[in-house]
Amino acid sequence: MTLCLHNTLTGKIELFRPLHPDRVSMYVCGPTVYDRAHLGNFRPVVVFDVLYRFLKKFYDVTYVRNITDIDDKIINAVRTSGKSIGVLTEETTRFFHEDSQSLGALQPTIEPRATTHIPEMIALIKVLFDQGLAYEVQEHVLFHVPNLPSYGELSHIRRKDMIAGARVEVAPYKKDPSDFILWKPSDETQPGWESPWGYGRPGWHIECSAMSLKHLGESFDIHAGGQDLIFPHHENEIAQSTGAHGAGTFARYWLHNGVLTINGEKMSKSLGNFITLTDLLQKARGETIRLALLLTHYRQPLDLTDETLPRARAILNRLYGALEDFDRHSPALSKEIDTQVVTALEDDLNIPLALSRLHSLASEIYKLPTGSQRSLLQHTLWTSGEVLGLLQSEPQSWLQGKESSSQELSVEEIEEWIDKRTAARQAKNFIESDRIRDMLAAHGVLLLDSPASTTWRRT
Ligand SMILES: Nc1ncnc2c1ncn2[C@@H]1O[C@H](COP(=O)(O)OP(=O)(O)OP(=O)(O)O)[C@@H](O)[C@H]1O
Ligand SMILES: [Zn+2]
Repeated sequence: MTLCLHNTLTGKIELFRPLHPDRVSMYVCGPTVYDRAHLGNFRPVVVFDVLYRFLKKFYDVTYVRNITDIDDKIINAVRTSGKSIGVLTEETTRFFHEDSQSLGALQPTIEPRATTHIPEMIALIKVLFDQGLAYEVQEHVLFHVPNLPSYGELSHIRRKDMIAGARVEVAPYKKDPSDFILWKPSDETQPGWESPWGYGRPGWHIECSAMSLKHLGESFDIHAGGQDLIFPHHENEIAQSTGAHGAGTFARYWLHNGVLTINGEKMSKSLGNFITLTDLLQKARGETIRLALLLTHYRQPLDLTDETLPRARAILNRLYGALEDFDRHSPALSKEIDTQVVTALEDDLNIPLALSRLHSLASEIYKLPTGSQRSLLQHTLWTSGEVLGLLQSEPQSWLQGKESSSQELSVEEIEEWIDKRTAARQAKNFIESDRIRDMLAAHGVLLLDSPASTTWRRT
């Protein structure tokens, strides 16, 4: 395979060559488990699930995604929820697993939890002391950034600008404003572990450096996460890991998904503009939401609007419609993924292009009568859908299944859309008018055109 991936480290699309010809190691930063994850948190889950599925077709893949179960956000949530940290993190982890499963995401090969890797973190911090990169002050251990000249190679932010841009007040004990925490003290009300620097807990960044080292070694192939993690989290991970093991170690390809925005603003817990998956699953099936997260190229921002889910639903209806008479148990005529789908994914995971190829395959299937040619294409559509984590439900049950959002469009909304469609038709913008018709159909609203007017009924 000739997979090309955009590497944040170089800012270029590069040919992917794993360290071992037949194995790939990949680490994705996982959730901090203190609350229900929001839809934005699932963009990396779904995007890198496609990467995992695709790589698995060609390589033996070890996919590690951590669970951050010790963090100040968790400690604060424990205080407000009244639950113990164990109960809170376990419950949140379970929700995360359920939600990921409903989006059709495969379980990673290994899912390490931070709290079971404290000795590894302590050992790594000791190495940083040996390398002259860490210091202890007022029970805190900090990484001394000026001692690592390569710092900033991922985010390409100059140290001067980082300091100027720092929003938080710089703690007085820091030797340099850009130094960051490796270990900090805990009081008796906070979770903590004994360490050479007293009773305390790790900083967030050291968690990922220690867990990736334990499960993937000093050097591995891919490290991924959301773009919001490039600085400081990933920059600091690089500083710790290369600081301990030498330049040229650690992750070789850095992949970052664009953020999910809502009305142009990053969806995030701190801004309060988030939608949980649980809420969204009341309106749409997991597969529809999965597709909605894949409709935009993974590096671009993805803006969630009222049209996103209906559009995803209409696409799935069309694709499943082409599989309506498909017998997945029939002797396989083809187990191959469509070559154009492979080519699209090889091009920095161009999932929207792969989807448009699935659309064309469906169009060809619709034109064919029952027979071996039709079955062959249906097989190709089905196996190609699988690499995107789509089209694996029974087509009949998908097509008969209802999504409750069809109830959601009010009469006023429907009429507003019909007016927009009429205007589009008058402007001869048939792409737009068809899109509105398909979107309404996905909402269970059927349009009936007559020369004089358009009427509608719910299906
Ligand atoms: N709006 C978003 N769009 C895409 N990815 C996101 C978004 N928000 C978070 N992520 C990603 O989700 C993963 C988990 O992030 P993290 O646990 O830091 O989120 P969080 O604690 O919910 O923070 P917040 O919601 O305040 O950003 C990371 O890979 C992060 O990049
Ligand atoms: Zn991380």
